[in-house]
Parts: sequence; structure tokens; C-alpha cells
Amino acid sequence: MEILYRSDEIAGRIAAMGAEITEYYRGKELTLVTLMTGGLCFAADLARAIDLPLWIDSLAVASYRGCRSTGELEFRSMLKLDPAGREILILDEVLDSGTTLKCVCDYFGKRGAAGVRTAVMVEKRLPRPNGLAHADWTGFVTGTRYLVGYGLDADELYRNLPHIAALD
Ligand SMILES: O=P(O)(O)OC[C@H]1O[C@H](OP(=O)(O)OP(=O)(O)O)[C@H](O)[C@@H]1O
Ligand code: HPA
Repeated sequence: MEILYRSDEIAGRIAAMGAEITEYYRGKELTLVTLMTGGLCFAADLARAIDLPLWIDSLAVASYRGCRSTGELEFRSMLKLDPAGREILILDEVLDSGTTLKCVCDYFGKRGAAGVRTAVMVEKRLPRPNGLAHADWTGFVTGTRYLVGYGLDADELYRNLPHIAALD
């Protein structure tokens, strides 16, 4: 396993993203939606770096079996808040094929959200013909290796590592 992003580097990017998001949404009412399970560390840190009153909700979705995307998104929980009319910022730890974030953005659009934006900790550098091309806010842009730590898992293991590492 090779550490790619140390916890202090992650904290630095979180502070910068939090400041940008605060400025972008100043004067608006913002609702964060965390995609569980992977987004939990990112959301816990980023929410505390945003200096605005926030609504916070979550959605459990999954599309990976082991280290492979099935290409289909399974919704495993429901929202608590009605997204209609809300400015939604979806938080997830990684943008890989982009399937997850594209499906979830479409879902919020259909549910009548006033605005839908995305923030991820890591965006992989690859074409995403069938997925969301880019997140609106990104912590790090990285290669295509399989990552673990800071919420990222391999078969549900390693999510609690404080850094982000390549598994191979
Ligand atoms: O861009 P994509 O190729 O769609 O991959 C990104 C998604 O994959 C992982 O979720 P997973 O389905 O493994 O569920 P998890 O959050 O419970 O780990 C990760 O948490 C993202 O939500
Ligand atoms: O690189 C990854 N690691 C863990 N989970 C993931 N889900 C999509 N890509 C990844």
C-alpha cells in the first residue's frame, strides 16, 4: 500500500474547499447530502469547514462489488428532507466512473432541487463518457489506481485510515 495523500494534506484541501464553498453559497440556504458509506469522513470534515448554517442529510447508495463497478446504482436508504426547492451540494469521497454522481444528480433534478452541485475529495483522471465528467469542487486529482482510506474501502475494509493510499 502506498500513501498518496497524508492526513495533513487532506486537512489543507478541506480548509480551502470549505472557504470556497462558503463564499459560493453565502446568502443562500445550503443542504449537504452525504453519499454513504464512503462519503462519511469527507462530509464530517467538510461540513465543519463551511461557515454557513447548513441542513445535512444523507443517502446510502452503492454500485461497487469488491473493487469493480456494477454500472448500476442501488439506493439503500431514503432522504429525511424533501429536496424540492433546495440548493443541494452532494458530497462523496471519490469520482471514478462518475456513474454514482451522475445518477444522484439526475435524481435530485427530478425531485425538484433548485440547484445541484457536487464536491469530492478525489477525482480520478480518466474519461467519463457515461458519468459525471467533473465535480464542482475537488480536493485532489489523481491517477486510476484503486484507493483506500478516508472513507474509501476495499470490501468494507480500510475506511478508517486517516490518509488516502493506493491499494496495489
Ligand atoms: O464514480 P463511481 O465509479 O460511481 O464510483 C464512486 C462511488 O463508488 C463508491 O461507492 P460504493 O458503491 O463502493 O459504495 P460505498 O460508498 O458504500 O463504498 C464511492 O463511495 C462512490 O460513491
Ligand atoms: O478507488 C476506489 N476505491 C474505493 N472505492 C471506490 N469506488 C470507486 N472507486 C474507488
